[in-house]
Amino acid sequence: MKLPIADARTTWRYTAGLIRSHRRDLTVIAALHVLAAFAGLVGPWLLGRLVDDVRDGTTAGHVRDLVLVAAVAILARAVVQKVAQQRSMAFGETVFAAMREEFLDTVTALPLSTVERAGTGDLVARTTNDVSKIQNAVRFGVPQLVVAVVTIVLTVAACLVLSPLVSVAMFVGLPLLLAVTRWYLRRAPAAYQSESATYAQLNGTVTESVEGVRTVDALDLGARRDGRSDGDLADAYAAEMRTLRLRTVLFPGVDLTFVLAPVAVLVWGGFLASQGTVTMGAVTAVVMFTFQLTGPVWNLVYWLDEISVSAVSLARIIGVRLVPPDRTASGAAPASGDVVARGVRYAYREGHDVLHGVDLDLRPGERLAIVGPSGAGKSTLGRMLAGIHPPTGGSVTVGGVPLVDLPLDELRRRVALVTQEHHVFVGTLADNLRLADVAAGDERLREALAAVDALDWVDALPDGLATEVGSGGAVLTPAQAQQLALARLVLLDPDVLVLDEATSLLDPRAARHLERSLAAVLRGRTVVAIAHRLHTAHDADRVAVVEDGRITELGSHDELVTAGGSYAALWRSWQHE
Ligand SMILES: Nc1ncnc2c1ncn2[C@@H]1O[C@H](COP(=O)(O)OP(=O)(O)OP(=O)(O)O)[C@@H](O)[C@H]1O
Repeated sequence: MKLPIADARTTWRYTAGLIRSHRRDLTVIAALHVLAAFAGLVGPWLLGRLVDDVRDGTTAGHVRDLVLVAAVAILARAVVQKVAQQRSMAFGETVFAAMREEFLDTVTALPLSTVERAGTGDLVARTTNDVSKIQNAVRFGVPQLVVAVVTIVLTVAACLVLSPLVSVAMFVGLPLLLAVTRWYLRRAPAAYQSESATYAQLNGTVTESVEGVRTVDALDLGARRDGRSDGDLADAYAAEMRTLRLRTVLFPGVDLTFVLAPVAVLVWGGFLASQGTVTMGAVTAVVMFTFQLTGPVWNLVYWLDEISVSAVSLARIIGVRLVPPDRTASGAAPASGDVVARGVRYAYREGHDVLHGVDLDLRPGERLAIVGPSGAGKSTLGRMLAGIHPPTGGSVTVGGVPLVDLPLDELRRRVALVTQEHHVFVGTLADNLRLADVAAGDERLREALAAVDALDWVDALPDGLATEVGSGGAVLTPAQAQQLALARLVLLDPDVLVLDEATSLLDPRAARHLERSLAAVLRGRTVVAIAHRLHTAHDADRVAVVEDGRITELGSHDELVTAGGSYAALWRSWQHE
């Protein structure tokens, strides 16, 4: 499954909304740029007058006055332009910061199932490549576009006021300019979209190789992974070449119009002046104006190109917002802490149920062990009981309210899933702990660490709780990382814990130590343990046997052994091992 990409209408609606919500800022910026553009018109206009006045005979004093006025206009333009640019930049930063925050909120609220199915590569590409493309467009593109449009409109208007007859020649390159830009803009979005997609693919492959580096090493997959990256690189190269070819038509085409326009004005204006129809001053001014148009027209084309590239990125970013939520908080409050599963079904792929209608009532405070053969659906059931995914059929409720109807923070205070995967985030130890409770003071953090027997090693670190950990920081052992995760659970304080392979990968010495830490966390809570060692089942209050997506036996260890079913067989064979 791929993450969605917004269509042109949705992207435009989003952009229009953005413009509307910043209407006032944009108006002020546009007004300042209009002022600067007006000041920019003064120079060529005065030059035209100067030519006519000199030809007609004038005084040195008059020339000096005109030059003085031109100098003041240039100075005024520089000042206004600086203010306008400062405001534009500040505006760009504000809009971009808001967009980035909104995007981050969207990404962190994505349903886990969507992230798992879509893979991380695409999401990483959207948060990096696409966001930086947008950043450029919002920071510089939008203000530059405003400047370009305002300057072009005012300059053309000034030419027409000065001499419509001479000015017609400046449009000689317009059909070519329009044709080339149109040709380009029609092809650009699709080409840039496929370019972005190839980068997402490359990102995915590289991320996967890095994340799975141990497997790559163990199975000697290096050459194969390299081959795959090479293939992705070749695709990205081909996509880059396609967009480059588009630009090799656009840029020379636009350049040609820039040469054509002033030459045409000069020839046509010269002819008219020789006939005495217009003055030399008017021709000079229009030629100057035409030259002056080159910069803004280039900017317009350049930023239209950049903006069409970033429109693709924007569509990919807005696309993330289109992922439907897998849960909606209904506002209902659970009447009790009882977790009940009724007729629970789940399919990772449509039509392929791995759970076929599971019923289970968790008794408050009990220890329930789930056992069964590999692939029977134990982990899937654990994820349902922890509200990680909404079931595709049936329901899991707490106090009568479906788990997926609870806001996430409330859900996590009710049920939490503990796996062997414990990511240590970049930041301090305290930051890592406060993920569970942002408001917790240092004393609470220390209590939580003490509860899981981790305070000693934390205190032995040079900076204690303020020690930087995660990638680039102090390296924690797997057992320490797991204790950190357990301390987070103490802070989170959920009523129900679902343990899935929580200690299975650790070496036995660490596991024993961790089991003590774990015991401290489990005290007073309802615990569902997906059991890989049967002694966990032996010590539990009840055991549920899952086979082929169904609970086939449920009862205490002794009851199930007496009943002589699958569990009894498992227990016997385990004892003989
Ligand atoms: N992310 C997934 N996408 C598709 N199928 C999956 C996914 N996770 C699990 N399955 C499939 O669902 C079925 C149940 O898997 P599950 O992991 O729940 O079983 P399990 O009893 O916990 O197995 P084990 O003891 O080996 O962990 C298996 O057939 C498995 O291949």
